Amino acid sequence: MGRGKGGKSRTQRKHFQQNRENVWKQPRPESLPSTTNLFDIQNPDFDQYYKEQNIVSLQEWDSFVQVLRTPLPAAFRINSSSRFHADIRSQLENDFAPALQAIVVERDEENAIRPLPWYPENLAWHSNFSRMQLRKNQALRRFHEFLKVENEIGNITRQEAVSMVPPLFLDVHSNHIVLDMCAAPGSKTFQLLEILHQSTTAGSLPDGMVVANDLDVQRCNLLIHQIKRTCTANLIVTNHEAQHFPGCCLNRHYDKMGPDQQASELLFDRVLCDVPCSGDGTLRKAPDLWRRWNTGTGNGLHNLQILVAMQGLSLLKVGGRMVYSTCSMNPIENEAVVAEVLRRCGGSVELVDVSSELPQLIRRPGLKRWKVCDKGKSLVSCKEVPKDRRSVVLPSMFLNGGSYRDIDCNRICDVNGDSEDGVQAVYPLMHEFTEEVSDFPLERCMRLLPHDQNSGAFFIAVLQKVSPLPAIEVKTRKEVDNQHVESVNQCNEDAQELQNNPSESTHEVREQISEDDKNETNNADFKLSPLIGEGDSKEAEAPRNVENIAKIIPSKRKLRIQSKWRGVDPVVFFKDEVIIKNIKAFYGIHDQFPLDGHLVTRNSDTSHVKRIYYVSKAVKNVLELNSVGQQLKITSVGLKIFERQTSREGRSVQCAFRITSEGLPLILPHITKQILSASLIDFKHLLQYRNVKFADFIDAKFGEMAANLMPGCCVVVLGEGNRDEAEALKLDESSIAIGCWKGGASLTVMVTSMECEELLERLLMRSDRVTEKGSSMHEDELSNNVGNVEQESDGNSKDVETIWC
Ligand SMILES: C[S@@+](CC[C@H](N)C(=O)[O-])C[C@H]1O[C@@H](n2cnc3c(N)ncnc32)[C@H](O)[C@@H]1O
Repeated sequence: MGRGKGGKSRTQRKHFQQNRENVWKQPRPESLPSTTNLFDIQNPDFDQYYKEQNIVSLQEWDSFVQVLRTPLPAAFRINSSSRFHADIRSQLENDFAPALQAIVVERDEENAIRPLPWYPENLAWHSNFSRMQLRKNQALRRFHEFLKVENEIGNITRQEAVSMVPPLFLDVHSNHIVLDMCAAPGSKTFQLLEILHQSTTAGSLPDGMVVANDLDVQRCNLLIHQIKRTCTANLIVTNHEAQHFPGCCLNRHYDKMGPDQQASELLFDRVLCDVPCSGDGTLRKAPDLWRRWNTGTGNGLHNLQILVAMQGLSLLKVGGRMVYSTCSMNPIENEAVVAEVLRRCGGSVELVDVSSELPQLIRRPGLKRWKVCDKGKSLVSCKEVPKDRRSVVLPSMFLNGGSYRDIDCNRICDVNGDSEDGVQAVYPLMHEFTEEVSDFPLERCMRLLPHDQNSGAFFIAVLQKVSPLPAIEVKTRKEVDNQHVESVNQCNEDAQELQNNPSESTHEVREQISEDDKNETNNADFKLSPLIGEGDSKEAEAPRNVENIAKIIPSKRKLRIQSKWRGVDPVVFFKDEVIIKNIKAFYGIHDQFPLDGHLVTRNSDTSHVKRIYYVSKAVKNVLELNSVGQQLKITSVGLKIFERQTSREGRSVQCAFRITSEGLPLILPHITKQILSASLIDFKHLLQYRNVKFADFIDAKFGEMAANLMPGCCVVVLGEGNRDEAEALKLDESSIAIGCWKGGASLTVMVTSMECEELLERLLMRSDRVTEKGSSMHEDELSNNVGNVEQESDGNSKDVETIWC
């Protein structure tokens, strides 16, 4: 499964796909009859291991396991970027909550659905029903249908409650450059983008951006699909091994830079390090894990997790925050990783005490002591690890870290890790193995357990970089990487052995580590991070100018990069002035909406461009600087804003590019032509019939004005009717608009029927709400009040969004 398998992800990590967020892909366990209840499967290794780890007290054990053996209740998030987020929240609070409560009262259960108390603005909800119950229970059908449709449309996202927590501790601001290192399928990236966009007004973009990375191309595609719903121009999706995420360049004032000016290394304000893990925190969602669980999985991932976290910290700005998280309960993947990272960073990184943040979230402190287990044996210190297991059971797993070299050579090191012979040790030498608890304030880590708030399990640690990371000798780094390779090899051998003895399976570990890991770990070329950097690898390297960046990459490496990325479409700035001028003129786009330099395509033959993407200023800067060396392997970038449209009208259409659904919220306030305002009744008419002849509009003047538009793409805004001058349309965040096509005799709506139905229903609900408020308004009057109703509902006009279906 090495490199060169035709554009496929280099490491197909089957077990990740079975864990975590994508349990929808759960395969049926082969060896079990279909009638077996997966929740009943016993795994004595699991019980023994976690009892020894004391993750809960022995008195609590039964209730812990009992909850772990019940299906996970459904949870979901209202997307705050959704046009209707306030309506949906109100529907949940005032309609579904009381209706469902009536059902559960009969069954003597509590809290049918409720907002998660720790999630801001009642935007995340817990339902006491598992997915199975929702699917099978007639009484719950309407709620289930609601969840399905809103999820499909993008107004809500189903997400495990505990998985929503890490982004909330990242403290993201709208101007932050954020790296999501292991991002697919993108639930947390979605949250990060929502936070970034939170305070932007219609037609504007935040200064910050998110780089969402994942090793698995197919999972990257899932992420891209999911994120499309946020309509963001502030995202780059990349496809790298997170532990080798390349150094990039950035200058926030790139616009004003001359050719000789310096570009600085791209460091991130925030890093989310939601690493691949054994995933036993998802047992309630993926009960098949009961059968597959073994200690080898966590042990096999430990080193990769450290490498990813170290790379994240090296790419983090001084003063920046990184959140390390897993959905595993295993201390080897959690506290042991955090302890090792703190050890390697030698005081330049601190564990943040976040006990006062999200006070309503029930959490437990991180463990201060744990045990290492290998092949059913508990090991107290790395002294006890037999030589042939040393590549699998690493010193960093133990409370006090250390290195086998120290045991073997018995060299004396000072506190800085310098040995007598002047060679720096891999890590500071182990203390005596008598200490019983870790020296680090690991109690600041957070453990979320299933029986505390009826959820899955999660682990979260918040880290802050307080100074540049210490330089580590490159030889030592190679050694660290080699250790990873050895561990991989040993895991492969273990897997082989386990084919004969399946009771202690570590096969997932084997799948998880790629051939590439083996090949690449010895390459210390062109890495800016101290973990795998060159020479003395000072973290704050000298700034580079654009030309130097290209020179830095050795040509061999460049070739490798290019061939490695074969099959990935290039990112090309779209600069065809004729087309850009044509688009601008056709839609009357204001000059203050910058197009120059903000448009990109994925087609190097720019004469055959089909889709044009809009990128925010921050994304543009990163692209401009990084395209030089092609450091970033970009899977997706920007917001699809224009798409070539062929039509029956053929050449009579003056602009071949239509505005896309995703692109309209951004461009709507900036267009002055091909835009009409319809009364509520005609707007509904359009949604209902999807194709309406000019003569059939209720408002004859509107029909006339539609007939007078240029053939091609146009926009219909819900308003007072009879208005076509953009100034008179008074577009703002409350505007509701749909994309249409003006043909020879009719207007056709250019959105799916599902979206039309949903929008119709939402408009109906708003009308009902106005009527309920005692107003006996006429429908025409209602159209003027659509925006006002929402503002009344929460008194906050920023919550009201432009609507584009
Ligand atoms: C726990 S999941 C991430 C979930 C994601 N943060 C979310 O909230 O939707 C871990 C992800 O790491 C990816 N992965 C595994 N090894 C990786 C590596 N070496 N570098 C980057 N991503 C990796 C997997 O493909 C998987 O999508």
